[in-house]
Amino acid sequence: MSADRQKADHGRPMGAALLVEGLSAGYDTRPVVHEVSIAAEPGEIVSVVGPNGSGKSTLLGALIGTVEVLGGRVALDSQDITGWAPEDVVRAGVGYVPQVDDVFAPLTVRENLEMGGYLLPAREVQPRIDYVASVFPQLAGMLGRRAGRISGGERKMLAMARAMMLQPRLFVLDEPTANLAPAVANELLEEHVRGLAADGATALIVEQRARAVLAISDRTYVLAGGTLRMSGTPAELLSSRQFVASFLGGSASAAESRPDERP
Ligand SMILES: Nc1ncnc2c1ncn2[C@@H]1O[C@H](COP(=O)(O)OP(=O)(O)OP(=O)(O)O)[C@@H](O)[C@H]1O
Repeated sequence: MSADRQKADHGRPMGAALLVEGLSAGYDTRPVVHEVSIAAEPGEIVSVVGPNGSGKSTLLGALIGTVEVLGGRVALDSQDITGWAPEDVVRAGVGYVPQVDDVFAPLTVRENLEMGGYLLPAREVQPRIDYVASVFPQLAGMLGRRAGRISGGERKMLAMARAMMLQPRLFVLDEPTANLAPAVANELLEEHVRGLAADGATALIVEQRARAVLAISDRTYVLAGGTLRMSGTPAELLSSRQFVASFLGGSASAAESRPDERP
């Protein structure tokens, strides 16, 4: 953790442990995600990878209360939060960064951050903005600019900063690098998602850029057709021929040489 972050931080809570057991979820009682179990220890970065339509966003939606849970349970530390409403999940310490509609485009960067801090006492909002601006220095110089007029990478940083306003113990990120140029995507993952964990928070991240997210993950789960197919450390998955062939689109060395290619 940088000295700046340590100095700016007051009483940051520890990252939460996430336990998902046998979770089924879907739409209109039709399951899309089937009996998925995943775990993240405090401070870990845990990723879920898988092809389009495999149920990644549905899984996250079930965790954060926007998709119906049809079975199983979700616990944050020892607290059962299964099926809680989104605002209660936020109060429990979960910060969600959606794939789309991640910021309010007509509002300024500052107004977006203020909205992110809506549960804070008024006197704590500005110090918290100062803190997140120290974490995302690019945003510090554009607080008065409309969110709709900043770049895609800056916009995703703003979405993360907005979630950070309430000091979540668990960040849930839905494909944060979608539509970002490869270099920007790598910076976001390597610097900012890693930074969340370096700050003590736990992160659950869904990505299609399997290779890039493996590089920052403590453990990765592979979802296909709504069910978990594999899980392991990045080293374990990269040594699996099945994983490389099915989810990285070729040999491990070929995947390494095409770092920006999606599976
Ligand atoms: N609101 C919804 N109502 C009904 N079905 C939905 C809804 N949202 C998603 N689905 C269906 O659920 C399945 C899984 O979609 P989901 O978005 O969870 O996958 P994903 O892995 O996140 O895909 P992507 O990588 O493209 O975002 C798909 O068949 C999709 O059509």
